[in-house]
Amino acid sequence: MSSEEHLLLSSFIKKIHKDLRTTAETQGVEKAWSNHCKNENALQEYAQCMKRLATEHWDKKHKGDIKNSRNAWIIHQARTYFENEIYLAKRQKELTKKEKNHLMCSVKTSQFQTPYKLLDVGSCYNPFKNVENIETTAIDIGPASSDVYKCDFTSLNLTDLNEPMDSIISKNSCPPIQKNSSNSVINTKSKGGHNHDRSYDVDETLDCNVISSMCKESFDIVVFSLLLEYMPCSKLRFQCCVKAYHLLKYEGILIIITPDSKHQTSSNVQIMKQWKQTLQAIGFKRIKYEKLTHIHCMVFRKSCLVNQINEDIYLSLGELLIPQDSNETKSEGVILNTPGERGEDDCVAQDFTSLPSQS
Ligand SMILES: C[S@@+](CC[C@H](N)C(=O)[O-])C[C@H]1O[C@@H](n2cnc3c(N)ncnc32)[C@H](O)[C@@H]1O
Repeated sequence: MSSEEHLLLSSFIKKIHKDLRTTAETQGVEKAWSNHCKNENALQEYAQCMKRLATEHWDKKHKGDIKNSRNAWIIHQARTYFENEIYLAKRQKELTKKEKNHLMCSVKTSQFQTPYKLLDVGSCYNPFKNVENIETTAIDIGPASSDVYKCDFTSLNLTDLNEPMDSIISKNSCPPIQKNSSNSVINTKSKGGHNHDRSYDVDETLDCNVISSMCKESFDIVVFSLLLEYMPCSKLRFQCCVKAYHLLKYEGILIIITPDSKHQTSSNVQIMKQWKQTLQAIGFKRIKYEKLTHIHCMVFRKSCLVNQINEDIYLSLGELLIPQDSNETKSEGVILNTPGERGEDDCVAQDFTSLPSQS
């Protein structure tokens, strides 16, 4: 991928994030989010840009490298958690301790069996679809491929019943990306055509299923990879974490990847500490934190069983802030390194937080 194309794609992505945050400030989060989710052309264009950037630029160089690829890190951590003897012994020990002390949490053991059930929220292009021993359900407000369910996680209904998935799925055809739109980053033409007026093909229409409800406690793993910073406010992020909590089985894990373009020493450590506290208040325990070059990678285990999570938790300490909440303008104008010189994590962080805005 040329650096020109890379710049174009990542600037578009960053602009969508920024516009959403600006609209949320002026119109209110609810209205801005609702309008955003209805803007099929923008969602589809974002999806194709993101897929292209991730698969052709970020993921290609570092496939399988757990120190440089967020997807490899995620799978490695999931396997380690469910299969590594040390983790298993640790979990068993904690369980016994809790039972002994009659803690407030009602303890019940859950059986994890392969294939592990993974929910990838904000999946975009379904990067975990062919992973051995993992059965992935991929959802996104703007799917980039037809094996991703169309779903807004913030308005997903949770059911108690063991309702079969099929009954809550309906068909949806995402509209084609608007041709010759003046704002369009992607030049559209019919698939396989010979007019080389764009750098890659996109599907003209995407036939994807829509999902509106899911059963509580039906997943072993929930993944939020570069999802939370898409949300224009802290409360929406908090609600997503609460939802993930309910969807996980007891002792299941929530894996969060979030970008940070600062260097290790001056990284947003305080912000990550705050996330840890908030998630702890929900009922998660952070069991792994790793700062790769420019992303924070975290694994949280569902460690308590609570029926209802009090919204007061959010009011008292529940902020899930990101640097862009406060320093939107500061991040503009940062000079971009040559994309070819950067590692994947570096690219991810730069593409999300430090690219000059197009506007
Ligand atoms: C930055 S992309 C990350 C894609 C992929 N997870 C990765 O790591 O490469 C964020 C994705 O989250 C999706 N998304 C944002 N909010 C969502 C929501 N409430 N429900 C479902 N998907 C959402 C966006 O459409 C977008 O595809």
